[in-house]
Amino acid sequence: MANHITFIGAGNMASAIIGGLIDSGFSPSSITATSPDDAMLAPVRERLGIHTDTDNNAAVSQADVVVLAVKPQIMRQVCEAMRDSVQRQKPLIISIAAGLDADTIDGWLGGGNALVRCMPNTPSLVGYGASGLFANTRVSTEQRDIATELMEAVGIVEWVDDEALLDAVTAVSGSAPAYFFLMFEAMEEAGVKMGLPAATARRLAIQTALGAATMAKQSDKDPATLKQNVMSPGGTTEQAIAHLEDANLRGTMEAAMQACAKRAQEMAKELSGTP
Ligand SMILES: NC(=O)C1=CN([C@@H]2O[C@H](COP(=O)(O)OP(=O)(O)OC[C@H]3O[C@@H](n4cnc5c(N)ncnc54)[C@H](OP(=O)(O)O)[C@@H]3O)[C@@H](O)[C@H]2O)C=CC1
Ligand SMILES: O=C(O)[C@@H]1CCC=N1
Repeated sequence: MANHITFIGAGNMASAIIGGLIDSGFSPSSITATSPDDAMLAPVRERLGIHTDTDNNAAVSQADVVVLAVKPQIMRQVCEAMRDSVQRQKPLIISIAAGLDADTIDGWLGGGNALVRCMPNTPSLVGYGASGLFANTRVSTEQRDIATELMEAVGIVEWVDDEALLDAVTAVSGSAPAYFFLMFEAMEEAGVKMGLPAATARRLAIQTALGAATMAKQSDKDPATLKQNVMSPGGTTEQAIAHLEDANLRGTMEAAMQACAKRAQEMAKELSGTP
């Protein structure tokens, strides 16, 4: 495992991973998170007991793993400002930014870096993360194991050999918690229209999703069979499913996920300066 991990950026995704790491037994004293604004860091420091720093270069100089967790739009400026300390320290770099490819980030950091691209998701906070990982050719077997161990501490890990597939991972898991939260909103709103108190509808919808996900994960039956098992012939569920199929839920999901992946590709072009 890594001796010291520095997170550059302490926002939503970094906090989720850090929280999950600590819950899984990783020592807070081995983690540093940075932000230019100490007021942003104070709650993370107090809640999680980790080190914090407003100076990215100082934080890099103590780390054997550096997780880049700033918005893609400021990644270039952040990386270029850390270039010298990264070149001196040569840590394993793990970028969680959507879109930005490994070579681009490596170039901003001066080149020659062992770099893993990771697409995590926010359920990492509660140990149910799902991360896709890609390693550049400089990543050693030991560093690959470190990246796996780190992200497995907060959920499941799938490695991809083709970097372009990380855009599909973004569509399937990185952005996907939001799809389910939207579904919860919609089910709560519909439940309320049908007379249920909002809190009751929300609780039932969320527990049902948890139950369905747990069943799908544990069962040897595929999702289509599990769905069929709920659909009594001539009963209620087949009416609901017929509506969803008629409304082209599958096509809508595919279009949404294609739009997600396409945006990752656009961001890569816009931010790397590739025409
Ligand atoms: N949110 C998600 O579900 C997922 C996000 N990602 C990726 O994670 C990355 C972070 O996203 P997210 O956590 O949502 O974004 P946030 O805006 O929540 O976090 C980014 C953090 O970086 C801080 N920051 C800004 N400038 C610097 C700097 N110079 N040095 C250090 N920190 C700085 C920001 O501080 P301040 O607010 O003070 O500007 C902010 O706290 C993105 O690249 C995104 O693509 C990947 C998968 C899922
Ligand atoms: O919406 C975004 O761009 C980030 C990346 C994946 C999830 N959130």
